[in-house]
Amino acid sequence: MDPAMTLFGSSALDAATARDQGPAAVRLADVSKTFDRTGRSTPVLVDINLTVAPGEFVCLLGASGCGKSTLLSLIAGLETPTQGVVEVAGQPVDGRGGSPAALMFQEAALFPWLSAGKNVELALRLRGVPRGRRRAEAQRLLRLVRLDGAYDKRVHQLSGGMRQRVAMARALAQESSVLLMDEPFAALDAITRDVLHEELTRIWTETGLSVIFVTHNVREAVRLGQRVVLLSSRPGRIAREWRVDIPQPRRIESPAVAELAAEITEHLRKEIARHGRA
Ligand SMILES: Nc1ncnc2c1ncn2[C@@H]1O[C@H](COP(=O)(O)OP(=O)(O)OP(=O)(O)O)[C@@H](O)[C@H]1O
Repeated sequence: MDPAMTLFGSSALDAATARDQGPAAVRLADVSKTFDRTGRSTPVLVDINLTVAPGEFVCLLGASGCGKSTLLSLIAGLETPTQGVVEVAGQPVDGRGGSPAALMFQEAALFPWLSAGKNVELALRLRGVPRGRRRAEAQRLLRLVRLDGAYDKRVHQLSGGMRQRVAMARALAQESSVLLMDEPFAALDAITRDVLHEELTRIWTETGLSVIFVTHNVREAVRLGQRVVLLSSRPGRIAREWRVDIPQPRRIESPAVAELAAEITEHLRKEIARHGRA
């Protein structure tokens, strides 16, 4: 069976096919990035060609320091490529913060003096949503991440998992078609992470967002992604990629996830061994 069919149902699949006819959600063409540090040029990414379709969920894996976060920064417009072109939704990203992609990190990075709701409202304000509509919209987004009733809660009253939910609501408030996630669940305990995997899969299915998700956890990549892309050790190049044809909902402990994760881990180990560091 076509796994996309199991996940979306046929009408959503038609919509996804229609979306596929538009520009790619993200396109990197012949992208390289070199940092100049203390007079020395260090190539971090080399010849990256990556296209993410609208609504696609791609996980990025690779050894520590291979350039995964740099790749997200290029797509987010926080860094400029040394060579090549980065496009989001068909528009070139110029490295001056001008990217329509939303970004989420391991740290929720919420403003502690604001309530959960006001943290989300801040993103709505930056998007230009009129004051009178912000509260209702923030409440809708908090409901979407299953934080109904948390609008007035202060950051210190929220658990780590709840903070990441607020961060997700805040990212969704940008109404971007692309969500970039840099190890967003790495600091959470296994049970909370498991719950957030389910939530993210549900939100992704409901919203049709394209997601690029960076992780060190191979099982997490296979649990979430439709495609897993492995970067080589520095300088990062695309070493290999896998389509994940396991129907959603997936369980991180399922034999199918474990089997593919074991195969990918084998390749990741070789990449890490090439540079002798974890
Ligand atoms: N602004 C910068 N200036 C100079 N060097 C940088 C800069 N940003 C990243 N680097 C270097 O680029 C390399 C890749 O960093 P990056 O954070 O992208 O790797 P990563 O794969 O995300 O690592 P990790 O998995 O450990 O988070 C590192 O050696 C890092 O020190």
